[in-house]
Amino acid sequence: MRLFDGDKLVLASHNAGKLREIGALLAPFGVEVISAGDLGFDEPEETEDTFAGNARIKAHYAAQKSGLPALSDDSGIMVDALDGAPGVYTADWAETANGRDFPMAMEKVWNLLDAKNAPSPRVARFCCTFCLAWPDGHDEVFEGTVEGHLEWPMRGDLGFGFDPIFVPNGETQTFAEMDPSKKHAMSHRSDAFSKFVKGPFSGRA
Ligand SMILES: O=c1nc[nH]c2c1ncn2[C@H]1C[C@H](O)[C@@H](COP(=O)(O)OP(=O)(O)OP(=O)(O)O)O1
Ligand SMILES: [Mg+2]
Repeated sequence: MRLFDGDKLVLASHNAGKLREIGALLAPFGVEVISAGDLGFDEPEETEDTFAGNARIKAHYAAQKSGLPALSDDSGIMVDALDGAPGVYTADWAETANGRDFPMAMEKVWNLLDAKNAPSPRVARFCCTFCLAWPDGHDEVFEGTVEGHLEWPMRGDLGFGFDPIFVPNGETQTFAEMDPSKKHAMSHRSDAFSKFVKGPFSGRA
C-alpha cells in the first residue's frame, strides 16, 4: 500500500534545526521531502495553547496549500519549577524586535528559577507533537517527550533552541554538546517519530 501519493511529504516547519533533524529521521524511508519554506509558504499564526493544537494548524495549512500530506512539529521545553513554562510558548520567550534570541530566553528561565530558589536538579522535559495532515482534511497526532534537567551555564554549540542547558536523564552532556546521532537516539522528536513510524509508515522501515 502506498501511503502517500508520489511519496512526497511537506515538512510544515520554518525552523532549520527541526528540518535538519526530521530530515535525518525520515532519510531511511525514501520519502521525498519538501519544506514549507521551499514552497514559499508563510507561517500560519500559532493561536492554540496546546502543542497538538498548534501542530494541527501548521500541518493543515501546508496540506491545504500544497495538496500533499504535510508533517508539522510543535515543541517546547516544560520546566517543573515554573509550572510547565515556557512550554507551548518556548519560541515566543525568545522573540525580540530583531528576531529570536535563545541565549536571552535561556537566561530568563534560569533567572526565574534562581528567583524562586528552585532546588537542584531543576527538572525539565522537552515535548514534541507531530501532526500529519492530508489534503482531504484528516490528520493524525503523535507525541514524544524526553526527561532531564537544566544546567547553567550554557554548554555546546550543536543543536538549536534550548539545547545548551538541557541534560537528559542518565547523561552528562547537554543536547548541544552531543553528536546529532546521539540526540536523535533519545530526543522528544525521535520519541514522537517512532510513534509516527508505527502508524502511517508501518512496514516500510
Ligand atoms: O530539540 C530541541 N532542542 C532545543 N530547543 C527546542 C527543541 N525543540 C523545540 N525547541 C524549542 C525551540 C523552538 O523554537 C521552540 C518550538 O517552537 P515551535 O513553534 O514549535 O517551532 P518554531 O516556531 O521554531 O518552528 P515552526 O513552528 O516553523 O516549526 O521550542
Ligand atoms: Mg512556530
